[in-house]
Amino acid sequence: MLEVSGLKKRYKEKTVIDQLSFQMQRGEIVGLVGENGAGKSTLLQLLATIMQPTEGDIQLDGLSYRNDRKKIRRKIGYVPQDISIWEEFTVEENMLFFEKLSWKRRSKEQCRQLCLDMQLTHWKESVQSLSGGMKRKLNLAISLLHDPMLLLLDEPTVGIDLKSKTEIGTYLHSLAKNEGKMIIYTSHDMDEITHICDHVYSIGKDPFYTELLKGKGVAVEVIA
Ligand SMILES: Nc1ncnc2c1ncn2[C@@H]1O[C@H](COP(=O)(O)OP(=O)(O)OP(=O)(O)O)[C@@H](O)[C@H]1O
Repeated sequence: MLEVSGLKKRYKEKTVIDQLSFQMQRGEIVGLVGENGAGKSTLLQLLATIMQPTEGDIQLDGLSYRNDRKKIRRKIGYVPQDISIWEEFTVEENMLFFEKLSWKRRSKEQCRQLCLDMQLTHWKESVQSLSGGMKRKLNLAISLLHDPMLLLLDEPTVGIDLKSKTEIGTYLHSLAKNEGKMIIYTSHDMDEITHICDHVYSIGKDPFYTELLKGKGVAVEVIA
């Protein structure tokens, strides 16, 4: 279970997140919406332990972010907006390189299977020659090497075609429902959010996305 209580983040004089609270259970997918600059990436970075909150606490599986950061990091997979993989390496070389840095040992076959599970079949191809969708899949596969319980994805489907989007969505759904992972992801694609997520949370002051989704009959909770 993930519990976020009274979270606040201030950059110098600017308060980006204020009094944000929510809970989620294993097996759930949460979609995070809000206008540009609403604080979605900031929230994911706080949840990924990359930044410290100004106030408030987060607990994952009974562990507090204040006291157990090292243990918590082993349970988190984080994919930032920018793709961060070795362009000049093949898919195989990337997977084997990041496996060496991972908390958990995986065989070459297991690494390959992780890619195949999301229809990433270009094992021997250089990343440079892959489409944007394939690169995003590889980034996602790398984040799963240590079998995290909480997966934080910052716009994982931005700029990719509908087929790859659908494959990633189907895969995320199976990760949550079959493996009990908790997934939080941001997107500006409201159809995708509506289709994949169990809950949609809106942050920021602009009611645009909240109204848009309510108009489609989707329940949205404003959390900050
Ligand atoms: N390291 C930082 N220092 C100062 N201000 C920051 C920092 N990171 C983000 N901000 C500011 O905090 C606000 C929220 O940024 P954030 O990237 O979290 O928003 P976002 O909702 O993810 O936006 P987008 O949809 O454009 O990705 C913005 O006004 C941004 O300029």
